[in-house]
Amino acid sequence: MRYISTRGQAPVLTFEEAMLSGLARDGGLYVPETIPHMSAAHIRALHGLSYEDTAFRVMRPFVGDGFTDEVFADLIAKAYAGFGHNARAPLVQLAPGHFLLELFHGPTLAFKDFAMQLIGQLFQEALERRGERVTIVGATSGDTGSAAIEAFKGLDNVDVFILFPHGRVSEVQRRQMTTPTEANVHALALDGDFDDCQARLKDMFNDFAFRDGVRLAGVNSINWARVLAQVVYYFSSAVSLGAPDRTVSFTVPTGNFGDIFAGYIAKRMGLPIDRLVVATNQNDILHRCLSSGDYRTSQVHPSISPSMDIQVSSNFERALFDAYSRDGAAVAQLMGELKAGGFSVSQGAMQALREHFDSGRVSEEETLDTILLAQTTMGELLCPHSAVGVRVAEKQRKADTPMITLATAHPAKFPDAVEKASGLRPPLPKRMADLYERPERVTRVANDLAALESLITERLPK
Ligand SMILES: Cc1ncc(COP(=O)(O)O)c(C=O)c1O
Ligand SMILES: N[C@@H](CCOP(=O)(O)O)C(=O)O
Repeated sequence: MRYISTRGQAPVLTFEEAMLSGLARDGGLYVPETIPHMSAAHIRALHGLSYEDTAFRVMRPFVGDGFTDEVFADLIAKAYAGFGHNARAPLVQLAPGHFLLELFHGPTLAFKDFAMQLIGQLFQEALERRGERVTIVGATSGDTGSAAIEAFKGLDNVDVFILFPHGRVSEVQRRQMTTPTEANVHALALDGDFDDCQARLKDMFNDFAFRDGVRLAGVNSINWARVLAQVVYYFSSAVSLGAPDRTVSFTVPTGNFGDIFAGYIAKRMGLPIDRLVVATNQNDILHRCLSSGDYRTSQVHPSISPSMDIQVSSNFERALFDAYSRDGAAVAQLMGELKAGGFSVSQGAMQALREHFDSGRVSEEETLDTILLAQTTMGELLCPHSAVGVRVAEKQRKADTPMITLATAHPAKFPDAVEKASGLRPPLPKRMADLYERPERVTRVANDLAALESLITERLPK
């Protein structure tokens, strides 16, 4: 399996090379050259398998020879051993025809653990075999950072620097990033929003002297391995509702478009998915684009679902690449226009996107109402991001197709918003009960590329 860049000008890589590289050297994102197909019989054969066995079968064709079957299966087993639910991604019924896929039973209580725990294992194995060391820099609106720190803390061959927007993550999210004591972990609070954090990260990848000097690696959904690991739960949940003999739809609380893009890959592989519904908060660039064809950035407005406070949605580039018939030059031109504020998607490309994606936007008030309603009438305490998903799903689902909404984080990560909505303050799990007492270690940083690069270089072991 070979990986190509969405901008068409970067070297073609293997899975392992693409995983260790992060952003392609032409500024694009790596995608598989072809999408492996799973026949109906193969999908049917997933019935009754463990999450780990399903993960192996779904991901194996993408991974190539870098990892043997035995090693890959062992790394998957290690990745999910620490999850707090035997099913890993349990499905609960909210209402007739509406199901919630709980993706928050991993160590940091958000869906990011599904991919991050696995790529922590894959990085470790690949780096030890190669005798290499990397510097991971991540940008986070709250959940990717804590998941990355949890997966990479204390490893000998990795240093982890996480950029998060100062004052714009929940207290639990911040403490998850600032309280680990391992020397290879560096939490950096940037004066700006998540888009600034992600832009500086991409700038670092595009500064080849810095990139090669520190051996930069990325674990945001820039990294194809992140997207791949998230494809698995689309299969496990759809199969448990009867796929391939029953078609399902998904609603996905969306910010950087990584999670829903994983659903699109599952569909391209042959999973019978009818609609993939993008659910956004008031930072609604994706909903505006899917409604009007105009992808135009605007100011980020802080919300009670802060992990989705994003206006430059990185993985949308991967969807555009397919919508523009894999024309890298066309995508490079659109991304150039984005630097100047935005672009219009062509009619043909809009038609291609609308074949798969619908969208909806949820206000702050509607998010709070939905948390209360789901708690009182459905018996489920939702985090604000999951509430955005449930609200959109309730509006858009059809009677004849089951809808699965992704519950992307545990309500205890956002206790203030959940309490405001429902009067209930969800407690943290016992293993995290002393989170508020642990000392914090964080460096405040300016939104300045040169200063960030110097800080990272100075902090690396000599
Ligand atoms: C809790 C939560 N929900 C939803 C999202 C949006 O996911 P994506 O960025 O993959 O669209 C994020 C951030 O990624 C998140 O942390
Ligand atoms: N919501 C994310 C933003 C980064 O997304 P990623 O999937 O590209 O890592 C977060 O919680 O950090």
